[in-house]
This record gives sequence, C-alpha cells and structure tokens, in this order.
Amino acid sequence: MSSSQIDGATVIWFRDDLRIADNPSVCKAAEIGYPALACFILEDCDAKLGRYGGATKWWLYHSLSRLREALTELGVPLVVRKGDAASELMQIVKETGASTVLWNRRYDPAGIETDKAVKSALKDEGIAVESFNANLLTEPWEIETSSGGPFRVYTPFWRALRQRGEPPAPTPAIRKLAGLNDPPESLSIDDLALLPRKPDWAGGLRETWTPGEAGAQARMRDFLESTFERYAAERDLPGSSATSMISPHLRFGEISPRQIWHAACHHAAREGIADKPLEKFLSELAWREFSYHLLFHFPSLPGENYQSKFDCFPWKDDDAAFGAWSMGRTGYPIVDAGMRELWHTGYMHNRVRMVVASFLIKHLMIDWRKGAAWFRDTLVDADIANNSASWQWVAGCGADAAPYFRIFNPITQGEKFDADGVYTRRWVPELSSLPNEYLFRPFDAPQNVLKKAGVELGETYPHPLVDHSKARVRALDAFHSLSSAA
Ligand SMILES: Cc1cc2nc3c(=O)[nH]c(=O)nc-3n(C[C@H](O)[C@H](O)[C@H](O)COP(=O)(O)OP(=O)(O)OC[C@H]3O[C@@H](n4cnc5c(N)ncnc54)[C@H](O)[C@@H]3O)c2cc1C
Repeated sequence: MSSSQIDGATVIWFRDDLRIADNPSVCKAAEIGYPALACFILEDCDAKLGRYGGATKWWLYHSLSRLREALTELGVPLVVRKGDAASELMQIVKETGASTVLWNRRYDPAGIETDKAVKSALKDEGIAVESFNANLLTEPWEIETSSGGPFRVYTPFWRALRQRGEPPAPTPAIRKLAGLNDPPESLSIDDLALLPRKPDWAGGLRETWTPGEAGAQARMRDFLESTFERYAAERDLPGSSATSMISPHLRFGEISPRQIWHAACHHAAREGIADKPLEKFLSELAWREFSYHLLFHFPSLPGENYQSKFDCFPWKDDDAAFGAWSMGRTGYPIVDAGMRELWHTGYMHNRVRMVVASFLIKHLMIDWRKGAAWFRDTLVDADIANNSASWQWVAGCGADAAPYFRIFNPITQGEKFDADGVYTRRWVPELSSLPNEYLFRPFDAPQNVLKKAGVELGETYPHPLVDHSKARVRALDAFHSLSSAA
C-alpha cells in the first residue's frame, strides 16, 4: 500500500463520455465525496475491434487533452493507461486503495463483455462498482414492442420513445470534486500515439473542428442560433450547411443526447420556432437511438447481414474501383465531392453518405463491410452503431432497410439536392466552371462546353467508372438472383 492510498477513493473510468457536465459517474463521485481519480485506458482490444480509426484517434487525442484540462481545474488527476482494461483498472485500484469504481455504460458487444468481466473481477476483490446511462435517451432494454420484443422498424420505435415524454433534464457541470493527491503513474496522452506524424494529414480536421466539451457546446449553440430554424427544410441539402455537425461530439460523449434534446426544446420555445424543425431534429436524434437499440439486440450488426438472404450476394473484389471510390475519382461528381469532403474534413453530409454508400454497394457491387471499414477509418464521428446500421440500411440488408432495388441515381441526386452546385464545386473544383446542366454528368457534355470549362475527361477529371444504367441493371439482376435462390 503506497503512502497515497486513501481508504475509499473513487475511480471514474472514462470511455465514450469525455465530458464533465451531465455525466452521471462524475456526479456520483461528487456525491460519494471521497477523493476521486479519473482514468482512461486505451484497451488492447481497441485495435482488433477497429474501435478507433485514423480520424477518431486524432479526435480522441484532442478530446482527452481537453478533458484533462477540465479535470485539472477541478483538482482531479487523469491517469492514462494502455493495455488490458481489467488488469489496468485492478492495478489502479490497488495503487490507490480505491473502494469504488464508476463508469457510464456502453452497448457494443465487445464493450459489454469487457465491462461484465471487469465488474466481476472488481467485485471479487470487494470493490463497489456502479454504472450509469450517460449516452442514450433510452437504453435498449427500456422500450419494447407491444408483443414484448425489440423494435426492428424505426417509426414505431420513435413513437414509443416519444411516448416516454421528455428525457430527464441534464445535470450541470459540478464545481466541486475532491481529487486524489499523489495519483499513480500515468502515461502522457502523447504516449498513446494517436496523432498522425508522417505525413500529418490532419490539417483539414484542424480547420474544421474543435474537439472537447466546450467545442461541443459552442457547436450546438451555433447550430441553434444560425441554422436550426431551416433544419427541416434544408437538412437534405449538402450545400446549405443546415445540420448541426454535432455527431463527432456525440460520438465521444462530449455532449449528451439529453443536453442536445433539452437545448433544442428550450431554444425553440424561447424563440417561438415552429414545431417542424424541432420535431425533425429530435426524430433524427432518435435514429441514433434506434441504431443503438438494434446493435444491442442484434450484436452481429457490424459484421453480418441482418437479413441472411444477403449472405450469398455476389460481391465483387475490385481493388481498383474501391481505390477510385475512396479517393473521390469515380467520375460521378456528387460521389467524388462526398468522398473528398470525407478525406479532407473527416465528415460527410448525410444525404451524400447515402449516395456514396449506394454507389459503392450497387454500382460497384462492393461489399458494404468494406465501405463501412473505410468510414470507420476516416470519419471523425465513426460510431459502431450508427455506421453499421446505416450501411446495412443503404445496402438493403438491414432492419427496416431501404429496399435493395432503391438505387440512388448519382446524377439526379446531385441535380436535386445540390441544384446550384455549391457543394460539388467546392469539393470538385476542377469542374467548377461547368454549367449546372452538365455539372453532375460531365461525360454527357459536348466537347466545346468541356473545353470552355477547362475540363478534359480522362485528364483533368476521370471518365465514369461505370455506366449508371448498365450498373443499375447489373445490381438488380444480382438482387433478383438472391430472391430466386431463397
Ligand atoms: C452510410 C452511412 C454511414 C453513417 N455512419 C455514421 C457514423 O459512423 N456515425 C454517425 O454518427 N452517423 C453516421 N451516419 C448517420 C448520419 O449521416 C450522421 O449522423 C449525420 O450526418 C451527422 O451529421 P449531423 O450531426 O450534422 O446530423 P444532424 O442532422 O444535425 O442530426 C443530429 C444527430 O442525430 C443523429 N443522426 C442524424 N441522422 C442520422 C441517421 N441517418 N442515422 C443515425 N443517426 C442520425 C446523429 O447523432 C446526429 O449528430 C451514417 C449514415 C450513412 C448513410
């Protein structure tokens, strides 16, 4: 027992909840009143599970740095470790003589398994363990269908969630929390090797984001004050920047869905904003809840087709096509704009995510799991529940999925949702002088139009990777082959 041991110290294990306000573990530690210690463990299994990709590692570095600053202000040390969660926690507990460990729950299968094992190991040693809901409006087991099972369809799920009434009001950031003096050894955040070095590709991320709890609150305020009112009307238009862009902050728990829900409701009431944008926004937040509900009840969602008839889908192994897609060089401007936005900022507008995912799965017939893995590596909001459920939704193999035969046309999607071309011209600048008429199908433009716009297909911008109509027929044939095989 070291001299720093204090009988009854409390350990707060931070994971995807990197905030102080509305954090039940932090509140509980304050309520217990013993000296507290915060810890973060980069788990051995994180790499194997693909829990963090390149972009989320970048985010994690900055978010942890901001959390450490906030904890330091409170007087609470943050101990950073790397390794097996159970042994690292046990060691911290032994080194500090802690009697309680607190954490906020997670819902992915590997997280649940680890937490169960850690809990039972700690309890065997006589350590009290408490866990809380910090990151969902409704935990997956709290609502069920009238026949008693999990929801598989979004609309009745949302209705049931709505019927539960307002989520509990968020708790403000606590101001007093006694910290443990003389904490055990810690790695530095730099030791976790989270930042890209050679090359440092994170310039676009730095330009776009401010990770951390204060950044999340600022982003939310900015959204409510500037674009919330037009959310319902414009959320599908990538050029209008009408959505909140709160997703990476939510991913890391820098802000809670309860805080978001109440902030939106208060703002709408105070400013007399019509119901429509508020309802639409809350219903989108509920899609995230639905994804977690699905992931919890169907834990194979990240890796297996929810509808098993898709197991014999004739996916194509085409590295060249996958490479062109991922680099934004498919020859379809709206697809390329989305993939380049992703590469530069770690984010992509939801409408465009649907279009690029559909293109990969249906036009190129590449397995949705390859696309999901690319998103996991490049999105700053990469989230196991939302990413898996959304890819399965687009592929048509998920629960309540878009029917497979709904094949997004990358030309008309661009014309409809980016009619003035603002978004596409921003991300595909080599086409910026093309008139709107040909912006989404440069391959149809007459030679003189291309020349005037400075476009040379195959040189300054690629020829289309596939012909839309032929690709559509090929995808439908493959799909029908599934039905006849079933
Ligand atoms: C193929 C594909 C992959 C996706 N991968 C992810 C992912 O890894 N992480 C992620 O957070 N979202 C993912 N989404 C969902 C959605 O695109 C993003 O949540 C949204 O674009 C985030 O932008 P925003 O915060 O401005 O959203 P807003 O429109 O402002 O919505 C507010 C919040 O509601 C939730 N939300 C909104 N739309 C959806 C949706 N369709 N599904 C689930 N939740 C939603 C998000 O938490 C979002 O931050 C994916 C969608 C597709 C089609």
